Amino acid sequence: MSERATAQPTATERASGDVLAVESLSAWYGEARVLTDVSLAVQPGEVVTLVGRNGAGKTTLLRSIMGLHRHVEGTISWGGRELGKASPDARAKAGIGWVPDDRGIYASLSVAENLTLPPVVNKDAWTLEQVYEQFPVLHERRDFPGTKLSGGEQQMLAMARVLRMGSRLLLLDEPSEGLAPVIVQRIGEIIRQIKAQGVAVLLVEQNVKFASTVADRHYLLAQGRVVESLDNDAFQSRTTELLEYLGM
Ligand SMILES: Nc1ncnc2c1ncn2[C@@H]1O[C@H](COP(=O)(O)OP(=O)(O)OP(=O)(O)O)[C@@H](O)[C@H]1O
Repeated sequence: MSERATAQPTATERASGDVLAVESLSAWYGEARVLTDVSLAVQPGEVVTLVGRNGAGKTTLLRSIMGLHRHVEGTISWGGRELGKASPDARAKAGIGWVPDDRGIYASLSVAENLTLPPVVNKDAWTLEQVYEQFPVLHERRDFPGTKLSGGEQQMLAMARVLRMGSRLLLLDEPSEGLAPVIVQRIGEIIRQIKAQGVAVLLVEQNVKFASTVADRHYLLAQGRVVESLDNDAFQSRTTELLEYLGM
């Protein structure tokens, strides 16, 4: 898709919906294989988590979907198009939003600049007014530099930025990490709201209690492989057993 990555989707591609499909994905760092034959799908309006202990390959999987990790085999398609060698920028323009675990805020830019710098890629994108309405704290701090924000504010800014771009798939890497319970609760509300708007969310989360309050389905990852895929009800009824199995 590389040369068409920024073009508007065709009617056929629209009909296939904003579905993420990963098929038989393997990934390496040098000679070391860290993902093996991973297949998964995320539908529009679905929140799906990747659960696994440290080093299981969750971040590498998100980075591969975003095109940030290139040493891969297998296919990743989005909205009916295979992403192939499309650059991270082309993937962002195609509607994939990356919220890294370090939040990726431009420290020297203000909150407002962080929000408005990336291009709007979708006509359904949140307007700046909508962002400020949903995240009043970002409005209050709109002239503050990124460095002056708390962890929770940075997380909200990172999420708000991709919503303002109009991303239709959010790749969230540990959004609750290091945040106070009240902020985690707010992040959960935002995820549910995003879901209600038909956006797909692929969520890496160590906080499984939080994950099970927002997710529809889960993929369990161990040593780079999907070892089980289950819906949230099944996950909740077997959480202790599953976490023990994963060594978490
Ligand atoms: N830049 C790198 N170079 C070499 N190996 C790496 C690199 N980044 C990650 N790895 C290895 O790849 C494997 C998967 O790492 P990854 O970060 O994807 O796991 P994870 O499940 O996200 O864990 P964590 O929650 O600790 O980030 C681990 O064995 C890790 O040591």
